[in-house]
Amino acid sequence: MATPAPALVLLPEWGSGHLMSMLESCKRVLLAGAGGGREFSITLLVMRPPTDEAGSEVEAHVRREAASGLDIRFHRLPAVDPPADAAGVEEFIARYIHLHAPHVRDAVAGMGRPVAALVLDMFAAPMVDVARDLGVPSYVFMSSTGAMLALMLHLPVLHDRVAVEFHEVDGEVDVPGLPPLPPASMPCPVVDKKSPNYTWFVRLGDRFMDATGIIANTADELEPGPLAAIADGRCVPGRAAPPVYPIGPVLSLGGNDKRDSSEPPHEGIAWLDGQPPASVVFLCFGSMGWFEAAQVVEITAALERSGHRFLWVLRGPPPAAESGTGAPDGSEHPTDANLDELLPEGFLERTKGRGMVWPTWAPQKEILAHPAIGGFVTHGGWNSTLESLWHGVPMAPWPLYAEQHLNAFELVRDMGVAVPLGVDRERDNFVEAAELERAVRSLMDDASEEGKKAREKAAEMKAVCRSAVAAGGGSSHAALQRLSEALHQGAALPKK
Ligand SMILES: COc1cc(-c2[o+]c3cc(O)cc([O-])c3cc2O[C@@H]2O[C@H](CO)[C@H](O)[C@H](O)[C@H]2O)cc(OC)c1O
Ligand SMILES: O=c1ccn([C@@H]2O[C@H](COP(=O)(O)OP(=O)(O)O)[C@@H](O)[C@H]2O)c(=O)[nH]1
Repeated sequence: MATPAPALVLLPEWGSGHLMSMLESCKRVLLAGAGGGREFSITLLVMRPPTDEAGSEVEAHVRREAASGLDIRFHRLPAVDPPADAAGVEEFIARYIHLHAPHVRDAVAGMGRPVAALVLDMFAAPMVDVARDLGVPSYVFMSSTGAMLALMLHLPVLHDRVAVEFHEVDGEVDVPGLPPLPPASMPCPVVDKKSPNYTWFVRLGDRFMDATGIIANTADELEPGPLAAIADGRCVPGRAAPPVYPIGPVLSLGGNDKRDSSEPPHEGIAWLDGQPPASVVFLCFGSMGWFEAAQVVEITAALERSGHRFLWVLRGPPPAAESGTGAPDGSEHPTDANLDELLPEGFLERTKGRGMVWPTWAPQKEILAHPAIGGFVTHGGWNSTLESLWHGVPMAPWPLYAEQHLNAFELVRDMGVAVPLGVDRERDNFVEAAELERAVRSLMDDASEEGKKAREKAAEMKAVCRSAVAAGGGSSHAALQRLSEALHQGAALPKK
């Protein structure tokens, strides 16, 4: 009897950005291996998400993927009780995932076939121990930037070197491979060293070092500085980091934005069809972004005064925002906006014809692909960023949560694909109307030198993204081949 194809056993965090980006990346491994005589199968370990809303989203992904025709199996892990005393979101996610360790162990041990990799979400990195005990390779999947990866690997070093809070540092923070980093650009989980979130991030970064490899949704040419710093051993002096396989950009599907060609276009797309090329600024803030009424007023003033055409995805507060009882994993999603309540009187009439406000989930990937889009005001989530770069759209990043302040810094200062937007981090990332108006003009005005540079760089990155994944010479394609070979070589039957 033929030996079954070695399994990639996936343990994603339940958030769509994490789960779909890991799954799409591993599907590429599956397809690349099949072309090179290296067959793999995928088994996705499904944790019961801590909220019903996340549970429904995961189930929708499972249903769709089960019907994809690829060799993807789903293994539901027994439910565990969420930690009741977690003080922060990242702590909650990491601890909740870690409580599944015995079940992950049992699932991998019982695979009944060689295991090529236990592929771990960044929050699941401590489970490299489970893989080691079973004698199978472990790979961390980094759904964020190479810069965030360099920072996380370097964090245990920074922890020993910098005794004070980062905002108390005199000057900038040195992260290998990045320009000197202003403390205000540090990611949310590390801004308060007394918080268990920080302690967890130091621990996660440390455990990344014990993985067999790291799969990253980025490309060598997109982030040469951080990726070279990791490969050269500059993040953890004296210790070689695991090999990093930058196989991106992998744009994950996942939202309900895949339209059948027989369906009529989305209203936003139909509206864009009537606009001149590169004339519309698109504003959209990820799966969790929303604004208080006072901020909405500033945005309306900026858009009115800028004179530019716009397509704005405006969401309302999540249901728990009023009561202050958010989801423990931080994944509370915004509601559909009540435009009559949120927008100042007369705004829609005054901007009629040149602007559209969309109050619910929008088909972002399709919008960014539209020739009428000339710029993107984005929260700077990494998936949104990759989608923007894939279509060569320059950005103005407005970071709101997670690692987005670091992403904004990298997009403006390192990659040069974005114009800066002054965000007041002390005031819940508030942006004044005048500042947003300035940034929108800079992004969209033909005469703006700053915007011209960002537009040129974004166009360059569009070409870079596409050639990176191209067969026959693309750097990400080559990384995928190296990864496939390493997985094939390393596959082992789990020890019992
Ligand atoms: C990447 O670094 C961080 C990511 C997160 C984080 O956590 C999270 C938890 C959930 O339960 C659901 C989510 O959707 C979710 C999303 C999320 O961050 C987003 O991840 C994307 C990658 O898939 C992308 O990097 C976006 O920029 C993120 O916004 C949280 C965190 O600390 C708070 C991180 O440092
Ligand atoms: O109205 C929306 C808002 C978001 N997205 C998609 O949701 C994902 C957001 O991921 P990202 O990493 O940018 O940010 P997160 O939401 O995880 O913070 C991207 O694929 C977007 O295209 C979308 O399609 N429509």
